Amino acid sequence: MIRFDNVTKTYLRGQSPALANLDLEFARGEFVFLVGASGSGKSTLMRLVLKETVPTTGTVYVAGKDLSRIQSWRIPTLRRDIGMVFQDFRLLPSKTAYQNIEFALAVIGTPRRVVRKLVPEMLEMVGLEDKGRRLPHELSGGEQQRVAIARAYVNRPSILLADEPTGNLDPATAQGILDLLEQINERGTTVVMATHDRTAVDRMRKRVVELSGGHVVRDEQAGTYASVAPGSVISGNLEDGDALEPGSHAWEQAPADVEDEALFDPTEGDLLDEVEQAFAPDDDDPFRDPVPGEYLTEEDAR
Ligand SMILES: Nc1ncnc2c1ncn2[C@@H]1O[C@H](COP(=O)(O)OP(=O)(O)OP(=O)(O)O)[C@@H](O)[C@H]1O
Repeated sequence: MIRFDNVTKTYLRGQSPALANLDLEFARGEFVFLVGASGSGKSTLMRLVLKETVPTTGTVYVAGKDLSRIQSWRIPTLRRDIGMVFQDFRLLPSKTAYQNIEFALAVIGTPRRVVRKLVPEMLEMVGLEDKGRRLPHELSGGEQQRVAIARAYVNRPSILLADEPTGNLDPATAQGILDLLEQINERGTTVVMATHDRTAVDRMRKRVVELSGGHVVRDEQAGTYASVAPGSVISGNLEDGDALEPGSHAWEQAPADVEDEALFDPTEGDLLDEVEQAFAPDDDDPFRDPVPGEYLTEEDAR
């Protein structure tokens, strides 16, 4: 699903690499924790998957595609199949919970009838069916993260990248978020989560990949947070020089396949047909050309 083939990423000349000679593979359907001290390269790894930054040397493959061979105008199409969740939620502040989720569907021209069906289903999945009308500031941190997860998942991405999604939450709330990510993973989405949350990693017993200085120093199935050096937990932000473009995140670009079972009630055959039609033509190819008019403006989406 995701493969790094001898990948080195050096942001600035003379600086030591953020990732060095990385050989790593995440299989379809895996749940992987990325751990490691601040600055060890976790966010860089995720940004490479989204093609928000490019390797200095080496090759990144997503769904069998060499990302270096994808032309820039096709990148939004790549990102449609990758959901992204952040520590700071990144909801649209002037839109309600419902509208934040709706937006991810509307930007790819999903029919209104389908949107009206899917958004309430998503709100229900994340346990916020009665809070769809709330603005982000009227929700708790945990609730905002649930909306962000619903938005990242509503288009059924093959991959969900979560960068410290529980970093701003108390342990009980964090647990709820992890349960949700596990549920999404059980429905077939590959989940890669960068975290400093020792409790979560130790409890969930998933694959653990530990980075140190841009190298993989540990890769364990059913691993623990264990060997991360005490005192290394500092939440970091991206530095200048390679800033993210506004509108470059997967959820802003909007998503993906809906052909497999998961969230959809198998009895809802007509709805599934309609969803599939909405994403036609040739939706099998995640890097297909955008269809004219495929991307609606935010105004259209209302
Ligand atoms: N845009 C950038 N320009 C220059 N250097 C950068 C940039 N982004 C990251 N780095 C450097 O690359 C290294 C890896 O950073 P990265 O953000 O991937 O680490 P991280 O493991 O995600 O850290 P944290 O846990 O604090 O989020 C660090 O030394 C960092 O300073």
